[in-house]
Amino acid sequence: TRSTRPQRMLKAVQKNATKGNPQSVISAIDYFCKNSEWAMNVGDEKGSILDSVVTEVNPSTVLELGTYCGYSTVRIARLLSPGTKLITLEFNPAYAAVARQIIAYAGLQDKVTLVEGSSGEWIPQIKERFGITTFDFIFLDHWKDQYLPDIKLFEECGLLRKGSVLLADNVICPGAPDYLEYVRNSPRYESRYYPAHLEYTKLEDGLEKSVFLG
Ligand SMILES: O=C(NC/C=C/[C@H]1O[C@@H](n2cnc(C(F)(F)F)c2)[C@H](O)[C@@H]1O)c1cc([N+](=O)[O-])cc(O)c1O
Ligand SMILES: [Mg+2]
Repeated sequence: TRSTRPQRMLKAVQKNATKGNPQSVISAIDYFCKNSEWAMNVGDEKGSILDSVVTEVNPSTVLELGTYCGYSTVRIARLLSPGTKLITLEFNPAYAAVARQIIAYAGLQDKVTLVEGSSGEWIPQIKERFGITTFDFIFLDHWKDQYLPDIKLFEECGLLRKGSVLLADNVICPGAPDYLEYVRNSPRYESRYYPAHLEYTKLEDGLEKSVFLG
């Protein structure tokens, strides 16, 4: 039967990247998406903004919602301090299977815990299951209608502390209008928009960085 796009992306990584070299994995995926098949990775332009925020925060605890094929997981994990791990949540088992292989190809498997399931199921369990009190950095890149309910769940579960940084992809395209309205109008967040473009296109998109004020 016909392969899936994530499987073809994995093949491109195995063919064109160097094992254990995260940058070559990132470049191989971007090349595949620019020259073969578009895919919903954060991409190189927004990815550079992601890199700069991760570097600035230098987080000890990291959560990503929406692993997909692991592109942003690799981008984040390659920048973490030694001994720091990130938790990434993925709902689709087929995507998770590809992501595990891409993360391993980059040599970053020891810095990543990939959890399969839904945010509603897992966010309330994170403290007890992973021994985490609060997150320093959260990257939201999953279903856009889930951004708002999930940030509220982070608050309810006490997973944010004064200074926790949330970075959300696609706040323009496809858009997360209810999330944007919430973080921009809530007195509990200091929010800033980073303009860019939808990955591998000229369409407008951007990232919203929101700092929890406690
Ligand atoms: O729809 C988009 N992204 C949706 C991304 C969804 C991904 O997040 C996973 N997930 C769902 N729940 C969880 C969690 F974590 F809750 F468990 C994880 C889904 O299985 C999927 O792999 C998208 C679309 C476009 N576009 O241009 O159409 C561009 C983009 O950058 C995008 O991210
Ligand atoms: Mg996205």
